[in-house]
Amino acid sequence: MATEVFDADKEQETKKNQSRRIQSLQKTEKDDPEWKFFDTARIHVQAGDGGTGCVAFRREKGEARGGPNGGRGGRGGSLYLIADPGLNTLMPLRQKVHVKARQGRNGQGKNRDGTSADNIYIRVPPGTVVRDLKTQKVAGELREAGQKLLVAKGGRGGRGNAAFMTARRTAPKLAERGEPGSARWLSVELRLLADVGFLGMPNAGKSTLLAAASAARPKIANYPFTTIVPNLGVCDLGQGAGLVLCDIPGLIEGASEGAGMGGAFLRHVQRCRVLLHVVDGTSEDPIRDFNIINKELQQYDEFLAQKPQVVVLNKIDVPEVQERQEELMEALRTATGHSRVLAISAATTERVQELMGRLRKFVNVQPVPDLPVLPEIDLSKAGLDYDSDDFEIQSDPSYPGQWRVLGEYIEQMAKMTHWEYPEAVERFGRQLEALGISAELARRGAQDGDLIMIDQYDFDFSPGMTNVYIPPDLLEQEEKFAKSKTMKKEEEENDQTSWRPFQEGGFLDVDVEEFVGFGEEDDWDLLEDDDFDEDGAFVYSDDEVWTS
Ligand SMILES: Nc1nc2c(ncn2[C@@H]2O[C@H](COP(=O)(O)OP(=O)(O)OP(=O)(O)O)[C@@H](O)[C@H]2O)c(=O)[nH]1
Ligand SMILES: [Mg+2]
Repeated sequence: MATEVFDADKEQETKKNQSRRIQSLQKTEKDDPEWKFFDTARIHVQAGDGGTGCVAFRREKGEARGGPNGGRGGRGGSLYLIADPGLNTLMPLRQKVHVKARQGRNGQGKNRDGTSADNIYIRVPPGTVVRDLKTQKVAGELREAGQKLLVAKGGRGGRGNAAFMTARRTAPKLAERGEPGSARWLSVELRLLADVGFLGMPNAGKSTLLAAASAARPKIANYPFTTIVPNLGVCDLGQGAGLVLCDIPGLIEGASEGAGMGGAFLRHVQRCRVLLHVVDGTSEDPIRDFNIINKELQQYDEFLAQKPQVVVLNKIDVPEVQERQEELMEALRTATGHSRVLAISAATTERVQELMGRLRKFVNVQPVPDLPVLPEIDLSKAGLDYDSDDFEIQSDPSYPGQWRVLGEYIEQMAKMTHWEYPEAVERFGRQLEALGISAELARRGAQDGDLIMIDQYDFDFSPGMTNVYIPPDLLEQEEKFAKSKTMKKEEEENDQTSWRPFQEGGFLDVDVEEFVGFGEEDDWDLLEDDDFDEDGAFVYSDDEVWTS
């Protein structure tokens, strides 16, 4: 079947593509010794950034600047893997390594929020296990058709200035940038889906049995470890009934300690419902072989060792084996503790069909195995979702006066800050205080004017004050603007725009009173060039409708 697909592809491919593909396959094989045995792929997923929040103001008759109405940026696209039974290899993933979702659109004036970007779904065959490449931790497994796994979360859109409106601060000139989308390398692996996994000593006749029972043509030779790639074969039992067989190579003495190749393969047969243990009747001591393999299995993987086994004594066409067949069968039944023992000859196919029929029935009554629970990590979180606002402060004695602050939350906040808006900078300063970073820096001996580095941003340390990086002319403007607004003194004193860490509900939940006075109906407008005449004077247009 695999060859058919390959031939069809081949016709369509240009020679150039073909050689490129072969080259890349060769490269992958070399880079990753596991590749040639399993279907694996590495992909880089990059979710879209959130759109930027907008700073805009309403137009008001007789006054150039009305209330803030900058909308929120849209959410960036997320990336999912989705199980599609129509696929049976990870080949497509190896051809497109980088997958990227789009950014959310920016917010606009008139409280128009930017549209969110579409999510992207990457199709993978059922049985695909997803790991974070860096940590090799399992993020999840896609088993059933349509099952989805979020692997990179799109960034949240930044809030527009309308969201920062308070009773006192009626004209906030700040907005957030969108949250950057998550990005990571994934290692994706397809677990083989077989009903029956073969195991046994090298040379026991596993490959011969696979060939006898199915159309698979594995390598067969009279020396140990002929099979180094797991071979799958389907035994056709007629009327649509089939049995998927897997010839597992390399389960040998020492495999659980890493000798041979046993260790690397076995996790791929964890889904087999039944193990078929092939015992070589021509071996000096078949019972000893049988016990060695089971001991190996036990040490390697208890989960596999608990699977029900069917045991066959192979090579009964050989006269010496025939001679002691009864004795060996009896000993095997004793060793196994059950009666699922059969004598066959893979070479002459004697009783192979009977074996397959029995296996089919036996497999049918086995429950679909629950795979062992692998330790899972959660890839569905964006930076701001992490429960921890922990931070770490690093300093190097050879660079006095320089401090690096590390922390998922504060770094993400730094990325979302619009540094060109002084108020946004000020807000970031308050976050440093709220998280206790300023206090901790002071405690560690940071002095006024020290260099503080967060992510790619540098600041001067100025505890209790807003950032000194604000250009003085901007500060002046700010001050004038603030003074021009009539402000109640007590309100001014209460000016503690409380910032709470996100997990306490601070990021998204905007105090209701911050929206006071602005309904859904937007009867204001942004100023545009044609709102002014040649002399720059404001022109009223007729179609302006006032409702309040
Ligand atoms: N006479 C006889 N020889 C057999 C029988 N089954 C397998 N053989 C021979 O035993 C040798 C090993 O067979 P394979 O099928 O390659 O054994 P294997 O278990 O796959 O061995 P590895 O892949 O090395 O682990 C070959 O020479 C086969 O021809 C059998 O039923 N009777
Ligand atoms: Mg073999």
